[in-house]
Amino acid sequence: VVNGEDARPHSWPWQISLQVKHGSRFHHTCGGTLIGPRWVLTAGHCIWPGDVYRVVLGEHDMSQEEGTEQIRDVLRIIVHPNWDIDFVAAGNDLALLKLDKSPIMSDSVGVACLPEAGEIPTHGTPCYISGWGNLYTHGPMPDKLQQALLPVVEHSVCSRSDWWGINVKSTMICAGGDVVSGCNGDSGGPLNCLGQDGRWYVQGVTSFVSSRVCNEVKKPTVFTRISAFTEWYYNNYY
Ligand SMILES: CC(C)C[C@H](NC(=O)C(F)(F)F)C(=O)N[C@@H](C)C(=O)Nc1ccc(C(F)(F)F)cc1
Repeated sequence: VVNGEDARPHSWPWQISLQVKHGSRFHHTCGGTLIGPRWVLTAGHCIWPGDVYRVVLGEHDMSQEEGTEQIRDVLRIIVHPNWDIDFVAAGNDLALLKLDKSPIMSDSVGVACLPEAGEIPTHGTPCYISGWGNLYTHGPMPDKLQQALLPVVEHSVCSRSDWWGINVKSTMICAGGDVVSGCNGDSGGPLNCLGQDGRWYVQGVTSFVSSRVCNEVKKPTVFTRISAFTEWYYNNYY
C-alpha cells in the first residue's frame, strides 16, 4: 500500500496472509479474505501450479509472534475457470482456497461480510485497501498491516482512454489514484467498504496496478468486483 498507515491491529479480522513455500521457508506472497469458516477468497494471479501454500490468520506484525496468529494448510485451490494470466484485462482474477480446518474465531479472526449480487459501491463510499504489499514501487514490504482510504473511481471515469480504457471491465472496481494505491504484494487482499448499515463489506479483491508505478496518475488500483461473482463462489464453496 502506497502512502497508507499502520492498521489498528486486527481491525480487518478477515484479512489473511497467503504464504508460499520456497525451500523450507514460507513467505508472504498475497493477501486474501476469510469468507467462510474454511474458505478464503484471493486473486487468481496469486496461484502458481505446483506451489505449496499456507494461510496465516490473525496476523498483524510479520516480524513479531503476537499470539493471535493461526496457521492453516490449504486443502484445495479453485481458480476461476476464466482467469488467464495472459489476458489480465478480461478479469475473473479470483481463486478460492479451502482450509484444512476452520480457524478459531476471535477478536482477531473473523469472517467478512460480502455484498449482494450486483451491488456497486456508490461514488464517494469510503473504502480502505489493506495489505502487506510494497510501501512504494520496488520498495520494501512493511512488517505491520497497512491500510489506506481509497476513493472509488466510477467506471465511466476509470474506462476513459487516458485512464484504464478498455482494460477495465464492469466486473471490476477502480479505487485510489496518484497518491494512495495498492502495490505489489497487496494482490488478492480486500477492498473494505462501509455499508449503509454501518458494517464493513469486502467489495473487491486487489487485482492490478500500473506496471510502471503503483500510484500512477489516472491508473487507480483495480479490484475484482466480488458482487459480480456471487454465483461462482456459492456454487464452489460447500
Ligand atoms: C501480476 C499482475 C497480473 C497483477 C499485479 N497485481 C498487483 O501487483 C496488485 F498488488 F496490485 F494486485 C500487477 O498489477 N502487476 C503489474 C506489474 C502488472 O502487470 N500490471 C498490469 C498488467 C496488465 C494490465 C492490463 F490489464 F491492462 F492488461 C494492467 C496492469
